[in-house]
Amino acid sequence: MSAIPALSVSGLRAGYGRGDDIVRGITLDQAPETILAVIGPNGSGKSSFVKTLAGLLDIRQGRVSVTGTDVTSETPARRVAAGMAYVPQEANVFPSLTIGENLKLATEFLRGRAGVGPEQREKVLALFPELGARLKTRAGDLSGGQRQMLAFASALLANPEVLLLDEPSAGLSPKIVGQTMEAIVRVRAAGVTVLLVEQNVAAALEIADEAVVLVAGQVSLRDTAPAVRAADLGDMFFAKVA
Ligand SMILES: Nc1ncnc2c1ncn2[C@@H]1O[C@H](COP(=O)(O)OP(=O)(O)OP(=O)(O)O)[C@@H](O)[C@H]1O
Repeated sequence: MSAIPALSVSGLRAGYGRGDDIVRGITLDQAPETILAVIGPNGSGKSSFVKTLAGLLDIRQGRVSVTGTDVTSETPARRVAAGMAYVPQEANVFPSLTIGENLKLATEFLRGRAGVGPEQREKVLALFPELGARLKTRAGDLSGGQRQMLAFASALLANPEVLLLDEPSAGLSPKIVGQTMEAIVRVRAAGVTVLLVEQNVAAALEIADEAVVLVAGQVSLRDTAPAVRAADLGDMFFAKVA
């Protein structure tokens, strides 16, 4: 691994309200410009983990850093300013606004973040040419796959080091899942580090460099994507955890 991980998480614990911890002591480093897939059974805490990284769930214990900057106590907005962008699973675009308006709004609150502006907009539109051709189309009129591209593009306008994606394939047809995964590969090629939470294990492992398997809020396996593909995930996904 190069000197500074793009994302560094240590001893992370988080939960909802007064409930038990859902994220139960996650530690991991992610090298720059890689795709790390986060997979695991339903309810294992994948979405909660990524929400905690984005600052939407209070950290009870542990630390999170982005390219060496500690963001543990930062608000979600300041995490974006520090280089971490997040695409939630749902409600990730404004359906009544056009593509152009969505992209404009995405940068509205980003003044001060280096590398945000017309040049970044050009770079992002070059990654998603189908968006640039349809700037006046309402986001609500886009297909599921196109909407996902718009959500990625909006997040990338912040010029992030790390892009957090929560189940981008949810609800998409197999063909569109493939196109979405290809788009994620283009994002990595553009120099962005991607943490990809996915239910679609096969699709995620196809494009990931490494993967972690979360079970009951803990890392039960961390390895290269091919090694995780070869592992007996059934045992891990369905084992009873105390
Ligand atoms: N808003 C919430 N309030 C309280 N508990 C929640 C909330 N959201 C999730 N949980 C609980 O946290 C646990 C983990 O859920 P989470 O959605 O993070 O898992 P997941 O691995 O992403 O699951 P899935 O693959 O089904 O989306 C579950 O027990 C769930 O009931």
